[in-house]
Amino acid sequence: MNGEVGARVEVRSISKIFRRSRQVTQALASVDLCVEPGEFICLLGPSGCGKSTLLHIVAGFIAPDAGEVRVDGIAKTGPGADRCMLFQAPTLFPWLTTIDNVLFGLRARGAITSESRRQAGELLELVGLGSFGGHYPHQLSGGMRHRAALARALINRPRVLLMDEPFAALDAITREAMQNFLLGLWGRERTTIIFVTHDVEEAALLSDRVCVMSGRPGRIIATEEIALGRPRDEVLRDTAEFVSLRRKLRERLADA
Ligand SMILES: Nc1ncnc2c1ncn2[C@@H]1O[C@H](COP(=O)(O)OP(=O)(O)OP(=O)(O)O)[C@@H](O)[C@H]1O
Repeated sequence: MNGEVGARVEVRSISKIFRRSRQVTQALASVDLCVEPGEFICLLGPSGCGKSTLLHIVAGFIAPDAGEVRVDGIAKTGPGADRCMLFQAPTLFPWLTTIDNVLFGLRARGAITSESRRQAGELLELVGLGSFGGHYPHQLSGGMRHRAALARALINRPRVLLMDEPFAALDAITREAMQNFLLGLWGRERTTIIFVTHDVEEAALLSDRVCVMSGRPGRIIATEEIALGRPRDEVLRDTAEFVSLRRKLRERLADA
């Protein structure tokens, strides 16, 4: 779709402290991370270790207290269409049809062209919702809503996708279908993906590299290259290699 591979993302010495009245929470302490163009990495860590905070900082939604984020070498201090974030709950506007949800960002930025509707239709085809453009979100299943949210993100032609436990609320079958769908899409587009998950198996199944974060304040304490071939299907999950990798990641997480 966009002809470009994903961007390089560098996180340099990022620290973040939240202050609410007298309560001070150090969420992140000097986090360093470099994600190569087109790489798929997972951030794995205990609850509350700052994974979402880190993703929000990369997205430019919140500012760090120290450190910086660079995308293709350019320092970023706010949100931009080069980075797109997807959340656990797909945030579609209930009063807009699926295609108008997809077009929302372009419309809001005044970037609609005569081509936009066709482009949105193509994206809906890509995510398997070609005949659902006129449906409203409540007329879609959970997985379909996720795919619609993905199409809405992709219309901005992001070079980096930031995914915050996007499939955690889905049932096992829909979740697996969405994981396969995402891998297929990533295989074609080679967008850089930073994916937050609690789930060791999901991390091993999806990513090129898993970065394990410590408990709060979060920092990256281990990096595991996932040297498994692709596609990673049902058969792979039962191999000794996969089982041992899963065990290793569990141990790393337990140490966190
Ligand atoms: N806006 C905020 N104001 C105050 N504290 C915050 C804010 N956002 C996050 N925190 C705190 O920062 C810490 C890290 O939160 P964060 O949501 O990044 O963790 P997480 O690893 O994504 O957690 P989980 O896996 O449970 O979703 C937590 O202690 C949280 O309470």
